Amino acid sequence: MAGRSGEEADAAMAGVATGGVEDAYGEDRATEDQPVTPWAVCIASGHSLLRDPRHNKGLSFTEKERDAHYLRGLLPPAILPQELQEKRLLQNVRQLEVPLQRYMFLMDLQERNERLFYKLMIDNVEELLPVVYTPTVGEACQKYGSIFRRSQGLYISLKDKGRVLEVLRNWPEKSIQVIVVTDGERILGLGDLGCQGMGIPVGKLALYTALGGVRPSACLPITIDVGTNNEELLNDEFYIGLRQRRATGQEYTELLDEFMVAVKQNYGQKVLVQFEDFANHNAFALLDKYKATHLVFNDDIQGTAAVVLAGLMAGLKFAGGTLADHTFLFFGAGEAGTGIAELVALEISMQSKTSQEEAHKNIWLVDSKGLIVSSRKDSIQPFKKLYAHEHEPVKDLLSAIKDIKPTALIGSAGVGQSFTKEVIEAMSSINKRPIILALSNPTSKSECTAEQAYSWSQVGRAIFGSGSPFDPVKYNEKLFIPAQANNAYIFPGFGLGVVISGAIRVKDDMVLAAAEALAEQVTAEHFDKGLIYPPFSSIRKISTNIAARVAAKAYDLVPFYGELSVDHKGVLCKLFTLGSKGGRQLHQRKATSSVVSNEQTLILHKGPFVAQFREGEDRLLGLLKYEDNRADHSLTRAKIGYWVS
Ligand SMILES: NC(=O)C1=CN([C@@H]2O[C@H](COP(=O)(O)OP(=O)(O)OC[C@H]3O[C@@H](n4cnc5c(N)ncnc54)[C@H](OP(=O)(O)O)[C@@H]3O)[C@@H](O)[C@H]2O)C=CC1
Ligand SMILES: CC(=O)C(=O)O
Ligand SMILES: [Mg+2]
Repeated sequence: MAGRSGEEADAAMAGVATGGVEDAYGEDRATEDQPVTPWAVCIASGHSLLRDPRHNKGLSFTEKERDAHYLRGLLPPAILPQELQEKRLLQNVRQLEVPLQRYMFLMDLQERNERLFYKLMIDNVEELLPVVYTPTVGEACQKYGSIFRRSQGLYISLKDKGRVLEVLRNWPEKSIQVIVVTDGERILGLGDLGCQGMGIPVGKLALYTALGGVRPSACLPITIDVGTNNEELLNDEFYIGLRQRRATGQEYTELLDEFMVAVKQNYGQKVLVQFEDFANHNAFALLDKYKATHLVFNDDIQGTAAVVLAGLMAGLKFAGGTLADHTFLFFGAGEAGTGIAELVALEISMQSKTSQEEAHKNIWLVDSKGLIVSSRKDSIQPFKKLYAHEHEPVKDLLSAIKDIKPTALIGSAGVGQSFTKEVIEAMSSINKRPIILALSNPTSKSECTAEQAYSWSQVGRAIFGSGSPFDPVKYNEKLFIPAQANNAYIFPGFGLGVVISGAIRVKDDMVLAAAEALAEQVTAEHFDKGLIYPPFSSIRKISTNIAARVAAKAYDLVPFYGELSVDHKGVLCKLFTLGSKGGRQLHQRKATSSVVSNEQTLILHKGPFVAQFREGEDRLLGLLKYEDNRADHSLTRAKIGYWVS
């Protein structure tokens, strides 16, 4: 070891190669000049390297790399730069006319050459998003068993009860930052697809990387298989999941609980768990239960809420008025519908300084049994009760529109073609610019098409957005570009912001911050074209701005940054807010023994002491265990770690 720097020696001891630039994940340390040597780190070489999607570069391996990694002869002699490979692949995808074939082509590429897959996605996001994501991913999930090739993601089934941690440890990557998990019970608007819902976490996480820039190795797609009630799948010989009806009650709860505990145990408290496409009878309860103990986010409830609120805010920015001037009618009162309603009410109450109850008065919901009114209060799920206003029972949407006279109609019932000509005409007779959002996915479940929204609202008066994409529509010589109101605008940037901030809880204010950041990126030029979101072509920039805002908000919400100074006179404790605007000092305390302050519950025990700070019940506590072993008691400082009780 003579002649080595301490750092090199440490690296050698840890079994990693020196040289090159090591990134935050401990990957990418090698350079072309200083390749990782097989005896320093166990990496694939030769034939195995070509089969390893994370490192395979296909024909782009240089001469030097081919020598260093034992690839000579395993590849044809030509060296193609990545750009040329990308061009070739794009031509290949375009030749495939069947969307499902395109999906399979792209999934194969992801499993073969991950970097090339993401380069292709990033450079052609508007064209390829509908393949990897809605609508095609819906069909892929329906046929997942038949098209199954190489397994993607991690499956945790009822059979793994008692061994979930063990299963998690089989996943090859250790530095996980985002998990997207489903139990497959409400896949888009297609219902219960059981274990075949895996296409959704895989697709969402592909977007985390392509749209948000989170590294693929930090993303973990998980499907929890508790069975399925889908008879067709249970009778399908190619079905990939447990062939049993769904577990419910205690059996379900215990598996989910074991999973959530294992996630924290294996990856720590800073891993973001995104719940996706759970049925609403579990989704609300899971979010409610784990938001107090884990870093969790429900994309269907919170992500959708943020994207719709952003669209509304952007629309108002150009059309004038405030949210409180509007009357909202939701067709569909589940995760998406009530999630949006709640966030809109929160924003209204903040803008107009009224209570949320007051804000709820302008929000009406329709579910499968009709308008939600006070006489139904005893028979509806808790998340609908806030909207059960005084009104006669109304059975159908058209009558509800005529009665309520909404300015905005927001569909998330998963019922295709439910915004009929009469519905859109009624909205247009009440409003000069009716807001019509057809959020249901995939395209077959969309409440109406873009063309219908524009043509039935005469001279294209509708401000329209849809969950799945529609092509631009030419109407009366004017080109309308329909907005895609999809949570894909939010979750990649939101998740990135959460993980870079090191937050350990998701707060509503962070979701609001994401919505504001998205809305701010809509320009008058976009709005003139009919868009209430900026185009997906700039999604990387959009996501970055959202992430920055969310991370800043996370810091704003952390109440304390603490500094302890110890000298012979005693202990000086200073508390600061950590806000993005530089923070301000909250407290300065001198103590020689325990201190308790009621203003902000500051507890300071002496030697070796613990400082503990609390602000409100669900807020952060700062905790420091300090071992004072310095004889002279000269000034010693320490930062306080964060933790939530
Ligand atoms: N664009 C986007 O970003 C997103 C889109 N979505 C889409 O929204 C749809 C719904 O998702 P989600 O809210 O999670 O699902 P839920 O199952 O939680 O909610 C569906 C709601 O629709 C109601 N409904 C069902 N049938 C009818 C009907 N015939 N008439 C009126 N209401 C009806 C249900 O009524 P009841 O309560 O009585 O059963 C329920 O309130 C899906 O298609 C999904 O793909 C979801 C998330 C994001
Ligand atoms: C977009 C989405 O999350 C959904 O349709 O469920
Ligand atoms: Mg979803």
